[in-house]
Amino acid sequence: MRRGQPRDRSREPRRPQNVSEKKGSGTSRTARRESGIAYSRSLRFWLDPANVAVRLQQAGPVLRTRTGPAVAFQMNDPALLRKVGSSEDVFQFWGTDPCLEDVAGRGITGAEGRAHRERRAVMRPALAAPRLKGLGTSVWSRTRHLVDGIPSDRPVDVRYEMGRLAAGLVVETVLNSTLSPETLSGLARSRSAVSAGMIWKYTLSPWPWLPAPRQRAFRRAAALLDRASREVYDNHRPDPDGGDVVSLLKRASGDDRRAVEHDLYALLLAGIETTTGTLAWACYELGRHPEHQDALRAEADAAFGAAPSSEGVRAELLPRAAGFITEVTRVHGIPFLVRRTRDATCLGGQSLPARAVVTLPLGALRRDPARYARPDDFDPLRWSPDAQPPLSPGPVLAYGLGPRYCPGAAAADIMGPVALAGLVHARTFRMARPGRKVRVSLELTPTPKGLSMVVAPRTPRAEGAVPPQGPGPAADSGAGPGPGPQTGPGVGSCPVSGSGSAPAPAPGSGSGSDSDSDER
Ligand code: HEM
Repeated sequence: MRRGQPRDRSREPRRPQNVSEKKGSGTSRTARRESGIAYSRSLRFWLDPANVAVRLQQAGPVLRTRTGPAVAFQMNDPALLRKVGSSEDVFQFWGTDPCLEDVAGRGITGAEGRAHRERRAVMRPALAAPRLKGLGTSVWSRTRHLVDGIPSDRPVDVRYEMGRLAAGLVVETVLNSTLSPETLSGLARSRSAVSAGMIWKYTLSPWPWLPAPRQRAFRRAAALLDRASREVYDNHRPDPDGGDVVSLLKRASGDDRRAVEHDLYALLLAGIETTTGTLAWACYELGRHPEHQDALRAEADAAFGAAPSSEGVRAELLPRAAGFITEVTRVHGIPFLVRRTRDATCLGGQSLPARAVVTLPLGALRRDPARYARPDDFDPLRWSPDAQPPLSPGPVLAYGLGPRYCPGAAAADIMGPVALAGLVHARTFRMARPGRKVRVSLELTPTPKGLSMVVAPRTPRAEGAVPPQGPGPAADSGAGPGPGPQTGPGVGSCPVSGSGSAPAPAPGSGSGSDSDSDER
């Protein structure tokens, strides 16, 4: 919710105290909040499973929320959430919204229906897991190269440094191309102008007004992405067999260079945004948990040695790093996806007008105490293969669902753990100002604002440090797949009231609809 906007509190659902306690987590609301993070009010709303639980009890599976002129419908019920994410003919993907035409409207994010499916089909073979066998090795070596550029003698802005790293990895390892160091830095610097600008525009649509300075920054950032897509096209080095993603796009587009650039634009926009957020939050958690940092370093040493060869770097050798990244996504990932109704429709007993914003609260569901023990604690060991009962990452919906399921998911599954291993193998991450709260910006992927860390050369491994492999049974592993809110989706008779009032529906990222073969 934007500051200064009045809220009709009388229509808010009353929230019982400690809803999570009722569901058996045994933690108080105060304890449940991350102590080192200052969330904005709207983000707190999106991350709070109590909101979903209360709404399910008091307002039903679909809740009408309102802030000022912004009306949205939140899917409280996971089954309905999946339905919305899978029905693109009814619920329009944000990338195709006219208010975002100048950024997300390019390439696959802006395409719909058959055109979208065809474009996805062109990319799919290049981004599928079997094709990505060599990706780990190139991510490792590019991480080691890019990490050399991070100053070690003074505190650094982690969000910026991880933005540079993320841009370099996406361009060099996924797109087989290069960008000048200046362009990489520019992309890292301007990422949040695009990301936050998209939230503003979408929320305020059909009056996508932005304050003048924000509008200028947004336009400059979009123009830079455009230039970067052209550079990526020009500097592209095809794989010998021509099976890499840019080669496939070029072949499928014939002489239409602009069509390829538009897809590159979409891949850069989505890939850099999400990878930056994941790596920046991973650094934050490394700083807060030196014991996990030591264990990750030991795992990387054991997998690749003190002076790793450039051969055979595989994410499967890094289960601890993979669990760490999954936990980063669970705790800090995209808090909600958004869609818009195309026409008036009826869902969960609620009438939804045409062009209504529909929100899918992933962040709250990822903190469901019925599924995750101590859901606000950052505990990567809950994802240990030895945890009892084992937890499946599926319900985290890290990569969305339906036809918009992330096409870069298989690459990201390699990139995240291997880049993390490369970072801790080379450097030690410490908070520059321990105890200082980190603010979280509301962007497509929220990132830690002003996170300042010292990224020094790694300290030698202490004798008797944490053993390299096998995190062992997680003492506080997740409680196993719990039921979560269980109201069925039931498309009841309309209209039904049961609306409350809640913070503004600031959009998160996009979502997906009917099933795509990429979907897991
Ligand atoms: C940690 C890494 C990543 C995460 C958590 C992530 C997450 C997501 C999610 C949740 C969506 C769906 C959004 C929605 O339905 O509203 C999505 C879509 C997308 N992602 Fe990713 N992603 C990641 C990495 C990447 C990478 C590396 C690339 C490309 C190089 C990429 C390219 C895309 C594109 C182009 C879409 C839009 C798909 C479409 O419109 O059909 N992502 N991603």
